Amino acid sequence: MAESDWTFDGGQARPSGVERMVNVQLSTVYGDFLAVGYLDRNRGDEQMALIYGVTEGDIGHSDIGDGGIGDGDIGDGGIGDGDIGGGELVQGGPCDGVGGDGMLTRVHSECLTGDAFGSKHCECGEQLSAALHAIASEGRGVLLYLRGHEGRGIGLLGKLRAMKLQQEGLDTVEANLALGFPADARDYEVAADILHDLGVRSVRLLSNNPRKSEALMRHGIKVTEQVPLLTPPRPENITYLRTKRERLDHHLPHLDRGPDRDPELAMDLHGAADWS
Ligand SMILES: Nc1nc2c(ncn2[C@@H]2O[C@H](COP(=O)(O)OP(=O)(O)OP(=O)(O)O)[C@@H](O)[C@H]2O)c(=O)[nH]1
Ligand SMILES: [Zn+2]
Repeated sequence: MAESDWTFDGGQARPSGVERMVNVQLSTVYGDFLAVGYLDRNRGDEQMALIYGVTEGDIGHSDIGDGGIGDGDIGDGGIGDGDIGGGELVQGGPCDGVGGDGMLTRVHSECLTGDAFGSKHCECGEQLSAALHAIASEGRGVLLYLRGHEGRGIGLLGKLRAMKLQQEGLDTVEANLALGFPADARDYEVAADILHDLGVRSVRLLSNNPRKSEALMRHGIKVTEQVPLLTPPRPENITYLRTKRERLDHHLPHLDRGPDRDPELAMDLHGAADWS
């Protein structure tokens, strides 16, 4: 088994659950990214990472299963070995992750209603947009769009049922529990495996959720900083956001303040929709 087929959780080596299948340039309204497609060997999910600041040429082969970024063995030419901002990848040395400050990274849970349809029930779509803006502004970074995380891991139908229960008065945690699901059923092993494959060992995580940081760290990804990804509360989602703060420990300090009273907040939005 090649070195790239292993990943490291808390110092323990285990077979990686992902296989890198394809790299392709992806121009977006936020900038030009490299899309890297993976197969989750365990669940069969197709997954994708969007990387800013590298080109397909920089990362070498898109052949498959045997290459991290820059030729790919873990510890051998990952993103962290390259000068991503300059588009030049130095191969062959030991991988130090992204170095001192960490790679600006968003690990985004799939949300069809928010990401694709602009639902106001949650803030996922605005966070996705803000994260891509932030990564492009920084000049480098990674976004993982995690399939299988829909509805905090309970699936689309589960989430729609949970939303219906919320319209009847339950909060988001109560709704999951009433349907027989845990409050949060997500697993981050596949995210850690993809980051390992890319040679990213250390991240500044765009997230308000400390449990997400803890989960990544349990899987061997060092989180050097949790970078807030705050969006303007709306009448439609304020209860939902307060529940996340009060019951799921999310850092959402802005919910009781407005941008006028907290001018720094607007900077945290990284291009999220205007306050209104
Ligand atoms: N079960 C359930 N899931 C929801 C609901 N609204 C949004 N989601 C899902 O929640 C997931 C996002 O999780 P959140 O808890 O909002 O945020 P997070 O990703 O943990 O934290 P951040 O990194 O700060 O965004 C997405 O997969 C959404 O589909 C809901 O009412 N019930
Ligand atoms: Zn959502």
